[in-house]
Amino acid sequence: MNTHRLQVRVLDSRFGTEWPLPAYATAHSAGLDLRAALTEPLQLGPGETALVPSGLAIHIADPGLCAVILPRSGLGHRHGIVLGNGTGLIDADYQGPLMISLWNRSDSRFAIMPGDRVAQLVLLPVVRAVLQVVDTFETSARGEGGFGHTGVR
Ligand SMILES: O=c1ccn([C@H]2C[C@H](O)[C@@H](COP(=O)(O)OP(=O)(O)OP(=O)(O)O)O2)c(=O)[nH]1
Repeated sequence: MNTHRLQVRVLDSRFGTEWPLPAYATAHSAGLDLRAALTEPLQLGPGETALVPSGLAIHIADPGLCAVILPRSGLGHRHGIVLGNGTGLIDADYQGPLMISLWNRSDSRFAIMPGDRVAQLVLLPVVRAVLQVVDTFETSARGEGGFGHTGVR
């Protein structure tokens, strides 16, 4: 199996002491759990967003890779805590702290405690588009249908 490995710098000394290091939860988990490296609880009111440090810094460097920050399913589905930017995209040339934008899309207040696992980081391969200006574009048999073109059922 060809598994890429990427060094992630751990900036916050509470990792490895107060909190476990961010980890892959199961043998085949694609996402590394990200913790809220807060110094005090964060009360996130309905509709509020906050930029939360992960306590990690990243420099992917390899242009063939990027990373995305995704919500945790349970937190998003049960408590409405998702990402303020939908998905966080980490470019290979970014070098700095990994920040997590948290959004409370629910109608109740939610407390994020220091060290809570609030999101996950997934590394992905990058394929870049090459643009070509053309006069015509032949559509396939499927045609240009999209956005619900084939119906619901
Ligand atoms: O959830 C996120 C999203 C991005 N970043 C970092 C890494 C990324 O490479 C950089 C810039 O992100 P992006 O390009 O999405 O930001 P932008 O607002 O589109 O542009 P700018 O580069 O001007 O900040 O910020 C994070 O730490 N967390």
